[in-house]
Amino acid sequence: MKGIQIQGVEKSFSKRKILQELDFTFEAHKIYGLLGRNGAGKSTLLNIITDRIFATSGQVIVDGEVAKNNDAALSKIYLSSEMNAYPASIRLEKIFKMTELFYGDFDYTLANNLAKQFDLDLQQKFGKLSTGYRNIFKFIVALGVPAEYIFLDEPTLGLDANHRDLLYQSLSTSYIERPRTFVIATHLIGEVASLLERVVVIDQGQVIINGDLEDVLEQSYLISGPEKEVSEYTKNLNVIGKERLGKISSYYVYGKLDDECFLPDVVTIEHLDLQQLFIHLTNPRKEQ
Ligand SMILES: Nc1ncnc2c1ncn2[C@@H]1O[C@H](COP(=O)(O)OP(=O)(O)OP(=O)(O)O)[C@@H](O)[C@H]1O
Repeated sequence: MKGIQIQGVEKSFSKRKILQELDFTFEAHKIYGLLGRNGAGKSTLLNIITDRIFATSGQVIVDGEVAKNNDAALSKIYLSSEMNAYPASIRLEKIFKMTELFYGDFDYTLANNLAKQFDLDLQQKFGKLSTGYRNIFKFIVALGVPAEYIFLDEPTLGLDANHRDLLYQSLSTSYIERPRTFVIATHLIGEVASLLERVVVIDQGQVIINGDLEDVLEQSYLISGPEKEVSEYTKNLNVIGKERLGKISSYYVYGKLDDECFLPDVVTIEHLDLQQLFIHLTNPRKEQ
């Protein structure tokens, strides 16, 4: 089976459980957003998938093969993260060559084009790059490797708005030209949302959403109006948050609406965007 299956993966550091029995699949040829609040366990999960750290229990299956200690399976995965630190004195061009030694056929044409677009001089040494350019460079490397599953852990850290825009466009173009799986762990939900096909949200060590972005947003609602009518209309719904401004109450709902329930004229229903949904799903203070 194509894709990366996470089977019963748990991770504890000392006695603290960070990930609790995760069971889900990253399907092949999709762009995923991996979302979670600070400390939710996103990087931990990515490090387990790529065998950089071990799960306390469970396993990762890549295209039907157990990934642990399996070079063939692991060569299909590439993780670009804070941990990819190259020696300071190495020139960027040389890093492309080093990457090719590990991963095979590096896409020099794409990497050179991207370097031009980002105005990055490949004769420079890695240690001389600014924080933003280090991350731009790592992104270019990630797009150049032939791996089928590319994990990008906060790829836009330190990038200015123009460069973030260029990064999203480059990723989208590269994906169209050579479909593969991208998993982007990011906090810039509003910016990345238009790129995503699927979304995985981790909260309190568990996957609380895993679905097509369109389907997820289709069942995310903001229901507003006078408190009495709104609370009556939503009484059987999955309310994930509430706000009150003067006489208007706003209830955030995730899930199906009740078609049988009468909708008073004074109550309005709108869809949420991904960032609003995320904030309310992962906010421990549900009522304000
Ligand atoms: N090597 C480690 N030893 C002990 N605790 C760790 C270790 N690595 C991560 N943790 C803890 O695991 C939790 C999850 O960390 P992780 O970096 O995976 O979260 P994250 O979702 O990527 O967060 P952020 O968005 O803030 O980068 C945090 O509480 C972190 O302190």
